[in-house]
Amino acid sequence: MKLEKLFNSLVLADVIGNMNVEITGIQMDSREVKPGDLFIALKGFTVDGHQYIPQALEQGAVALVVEEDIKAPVPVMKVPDSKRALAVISDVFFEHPTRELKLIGLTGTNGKTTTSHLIRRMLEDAGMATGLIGTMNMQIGEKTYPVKNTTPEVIELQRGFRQMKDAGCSHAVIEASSHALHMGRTRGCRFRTALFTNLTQDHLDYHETMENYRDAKALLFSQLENSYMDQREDQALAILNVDEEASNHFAQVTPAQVITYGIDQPADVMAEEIQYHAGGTRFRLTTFKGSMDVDMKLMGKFSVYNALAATAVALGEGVSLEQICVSLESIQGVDGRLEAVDAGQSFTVIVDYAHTPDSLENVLKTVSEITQGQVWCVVGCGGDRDRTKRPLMAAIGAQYSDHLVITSDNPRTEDPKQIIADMEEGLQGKEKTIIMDRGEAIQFAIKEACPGDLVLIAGKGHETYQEVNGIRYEFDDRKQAREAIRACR
Ligand SMILES: CC(=O)N[C@H]1[C@@H](OP(=O)(O)OP(=O)(O)OC[C@H]2O[C@@H](n3ccc(=O)[nH]c3=O)[C@H](O)[C@@H]2O)O[C@H](CO)[C@@H](O)[C@@H]1O[C@H](C)C(=O)N[C@@H](C)C(=O)N[C@H](CCC(=O)O)C(=O)O
Ligand SMILES: Nc1ncnc2c1ncn2[C@@H]1O[C@H](COP(=O)(O)OP(=O)(O)OP(=O)(O)O)[C@@H](O)[C@H]1O
Ligand SMILES: N[C@H](CCC[C@H](N)C(=O)O)C(=O)O
Ligand SMILES: [Mg+2]
Repeated sequence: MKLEKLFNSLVLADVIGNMNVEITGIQMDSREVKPGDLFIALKGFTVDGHQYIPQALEQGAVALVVEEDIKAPVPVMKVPDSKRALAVISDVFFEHPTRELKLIGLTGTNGKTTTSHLIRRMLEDAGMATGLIGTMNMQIGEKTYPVKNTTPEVIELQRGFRQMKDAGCSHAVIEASSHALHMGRTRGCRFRTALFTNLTQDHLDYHETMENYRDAKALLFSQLENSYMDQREDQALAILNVDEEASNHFAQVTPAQVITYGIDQPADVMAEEIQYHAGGTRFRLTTFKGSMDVDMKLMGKFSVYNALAATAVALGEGVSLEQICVSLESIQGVDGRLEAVDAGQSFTVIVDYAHTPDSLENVLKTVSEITQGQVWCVVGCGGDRDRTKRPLMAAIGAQYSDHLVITSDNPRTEDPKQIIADMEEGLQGKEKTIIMDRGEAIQFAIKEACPGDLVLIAGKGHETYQEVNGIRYEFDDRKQAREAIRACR
C-alpha cells in the first residue's frame, strides 16, 4: 500500500518526504521491524518508542509516524497522538477487516474466555465460521496462534481480523479487557455485538477505583456504532447481565439495542428451575424465541450465566434455540476452567483459573456442593497486579475450604514472600499451610487428601508457565497434579 493512502486517512498530519513509497507492513516495535515497514513511534508506560527510531531504520523501516520533530532519511509523518494514528492506519492498512466481519466483543471481570468459547462453539455448530482472540490464543478454523495479551495490540488485532476474513470467517469473537479498552487497543474495531459478563474487584493497580474500572468497560458499549444500524439484520447489540448493577450504566451509554440475560431478575434470556447435579446443571432456558430444557456438563451458577450470555449472542446472530441447546449440551468444558485431573486417585482434583476474589468464591462454593469429603484449596496471587485482592482471596480461601494451602502464582518482579504476607493479612489467624513452591504445595495437598475429598488448584488454569523476574519457567498445574498423584501410589 502507498504511504499516501495511509496519510490521507489522517486528518491531522504533517509530512516531510516523498509519499510515493510502498509500505509492506506496519510495526510499533522496533525489534520486529522488517524491510519495507512503516514504524510508528509510541510513548509507552515504560519507554518512549521514539528512542528506537534508529533501530527501526537500521532494520529497514521505509517511513515513520512520530509525535516529535524528527529528521530522518525516510518520509516522516508527524501527528498529535501516534496511538490514535496507529488505530486509523491499522484499520486502513488491513483494509477495514471489521467492516466485513460480525465482531462480538466481551468485557467483564470473569467469564470472558469461557463465554467466548461457548459463543464460538454455538456459531460454528450453526455453520458460521468464527475466529476467536482471547487469553489463551487466536483461533481460526482448526489452527491456533499465540497472542501476547488477552486483547492484543491494535496491529496484531487488525492483522488477525484480516487473517480471519481471508480464511472465510463470517464472525469474530474477542475478549476486550479493561486495559485494552482504556489503552485504545480496540480503537478502529467495528463491533456488532458487545457483551458484559460481570464486574467485581480486579486490576485496581491499573484503574485505581471501581468506577474507573467500570468506565473502561463502558467504552465497549459506547463504541458500538450507529452506522451499524443501516440494515435490520445488522443492528448493533448490547447484551447485558440484568443481575449486575453496572448494566444500567452500560445501557445508558450505548446507542445499540439491548438484550438482557440473567437468573435472579426477569430478563430476555433467563434460566429457571436450575438444578445442580454431580454431572452438571439442568435448567429451563426461557428466551424471546421460546423455552427449552437444557442439561449441560458445565457446573455452577456462574456457568449458567456464561451459558445465558452465549445464548443471547447466538440468538442475536439468528441461531435457532434448538441448535443452541444441542451445542450447550455437547460442550465438555473449556481448557483450565474447572478442569478435572484424573489419574486414578480416590479423590477429585480440579484445576481452575479463578484469580479474583469473586471467581474464587464462586468456584469454591460450586465444588463444595459436589464434595462429600473435605475441600483443599491451593492458591496464590500474581505479582505486579492488584495487591488489594490478595487478603480478600486468602479470606475467601479460608472461608470456603477446609484446608487452605497458600502458595505462589507468577510472582513476576515481586518477592513471593511479600505477596504471601499480603495474602495472610486477610486471614486474621485462621488456619492455613504456607508452601511457597507451587509444585510442593500441590504435592502436599494431594498427599494429604483422603478418599472423597476435593483438591482445587486455583489461579493458573491453562497457563503452562510460572513467571519470575521476566522469565517464564515451564509449569503446568495439571501436569504437576498428575505427577503428584502418581508419586503417592
Ligand atoms: C500496562 C500495559 O498493558 N502495558 C502494555 C504496554 O506496555 P508499555 O506502555 O510499558 O510499553 P513500553 O515498553 O513503554 O513501549 C512503548 C513503545 O516502545 C516500543 N518499543 C519498546 C522497546 C523496544 O526495544 N523497541 C520499541 O519499539 C514498544 O513496542 C511500544 O510501542 O504496551 C506493551 C506493548 O504492546 C504491552 O505488551 C504491555 O502489556 C503488558 C505486558 C501487560 O502485562 N499488560 C497487562 C496488564 C494487560 O494488558 N492485561 C490485559 C488482561 C487483563 C485481564 O483481563 O485480566 C490484556 O488484555 O492482556
Ligand atoms: N460468569 C462468571 N462469573 C464469575 N466467575 C466466573 C464466571 N465464569 C468463570 N468464572 C471463574 O473465573 C475464572 C476465569 O474465567 P475466564 O477465564 O472465563 O474469565 P476471564 O474473564 O476471561 O478472565 P481474564 O480476565 O483473566 O481473561 C474461571 O476459572 C472461573 O473460576
Ligand atoms: N489476565 C490476568 C491473569 C492472571 C492470572 C494469574 N495466574 C496471575 O498471574 O495473576 C492478569 O494478567 O491479571
Ligand atoms: Mg480471559
